[in-house]
Amino acid sequence: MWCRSLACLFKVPCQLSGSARHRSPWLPRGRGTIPAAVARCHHTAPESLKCAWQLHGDHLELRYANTLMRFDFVWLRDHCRSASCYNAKTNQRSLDTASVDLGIKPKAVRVDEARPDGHVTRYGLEWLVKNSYEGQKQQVMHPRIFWNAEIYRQAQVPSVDCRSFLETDEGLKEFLQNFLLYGIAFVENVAPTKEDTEILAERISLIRETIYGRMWYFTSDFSRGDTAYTKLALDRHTDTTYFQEPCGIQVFHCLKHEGTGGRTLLVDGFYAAEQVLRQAPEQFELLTKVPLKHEYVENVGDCHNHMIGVGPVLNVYPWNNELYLIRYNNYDRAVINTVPYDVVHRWYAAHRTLTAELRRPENELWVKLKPGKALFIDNWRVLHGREAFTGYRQLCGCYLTRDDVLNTARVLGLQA
Ligand SMILES: C[N+](C)(C)CCCC[C@H](N)C(=O)O
Ligand SMILES: O=C(O)CCC(=O)C(=O)O
Ligand SMILES: [Fe+2]
Repeated sequence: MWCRSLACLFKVPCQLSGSARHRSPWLPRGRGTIPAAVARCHHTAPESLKCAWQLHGDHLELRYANTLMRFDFVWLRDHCRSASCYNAKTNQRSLDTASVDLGIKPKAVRVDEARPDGHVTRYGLEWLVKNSYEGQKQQVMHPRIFWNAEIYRQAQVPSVDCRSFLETDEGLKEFLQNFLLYGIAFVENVAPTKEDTEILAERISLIRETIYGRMWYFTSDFSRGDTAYTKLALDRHTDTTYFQEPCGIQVFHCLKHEGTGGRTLLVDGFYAAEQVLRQAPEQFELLTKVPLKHEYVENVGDCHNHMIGVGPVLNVYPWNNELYLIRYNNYDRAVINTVPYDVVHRWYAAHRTLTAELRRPENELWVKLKPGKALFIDNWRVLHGREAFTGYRQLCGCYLTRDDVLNTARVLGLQA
């Protein structure tokens, strides 16, 4: 109904690309245009959709849909969607932003009742709310359900059947929706081979090849210089913390286990971090600010590797404080030499608070992986570990590139 738009008239020097198109169909002092300085308008619309704006010296203030927004003039010019500034076929900017005068200012502003008709620096009001800083601040990028063992069990998240996952969009979508909400998801009735696990992985993403290979197979033979290749217990952790960009998703499929123990532990790192934020916001903040190194040094057989990744334990989007990555691996954490002594002490206290939350028994979800049931873990969110075991145990799996999993989800219409 209220597809109104805001139009800004910029005086663009003629030598700029597409400048002529920026001569608006309405002229600065023409009829129907409110001179910029007086700038204010109201319409008979539902209260929440009333629009008011004011042009200040260095920004435009707009109130719409219960949101007070402030727009920088260069930002406005930069986001012009006219044909000469933006290619709607490729969804790419054509405007050379570096050629915009940093002192640019609209000569006039007005609100139109019509839909944007593809010319001038005109923005749908809904588009502005959605894309303004203030609008983004009110939203989450990734809708999620943080969980402890009880919450996860109560939710009774179903495993998706392998055939439906591979052959139908609905099956795939259901799987991805579970994965996005909880950071873990299972596929059932998978043939227990490495090849079949690879087919699953390729359904949602590209496989991320690493120093461990593309599809890996592992057992307790210490073929690599890492505790994963033993029978020992592994406390909760995320993997590849020693990469500048830790692997996004980890896939596990247990192909065989003749013995005892070996259950898998899963803990929602964001649930734990959220508890830290509630109890001790200053500790949460420290964990988001202090950069640390994680390191993988391997010299076993022919394998010689030295990886270093740098970043804080908790990573949040700065505009809304939303968590997007937890880097937590006490085995692989390197010498701390990036933090002065007084900060380091406070950091240890904060790390302790987080660890206590991660270790609460009620936050632990224990599952026994069995042949046929593949587990996908969001390695940026959910920590995994394992119980010590006896006997022969063989796991296969791979890492996935995160962007490509999210890409698949978005193409299916999910918010990711
Ligand atoms: C999964 N796979 C067995 C291939 C590798 C294990 C890597 C273990 C390493 N400590 C880390 O946490 O990153
Ligand atoms: O053996 C397991 O269940 C998991 C080991 C592990 O943490 C890993 O491979 O990343
Ligand atoms: Fe691991």
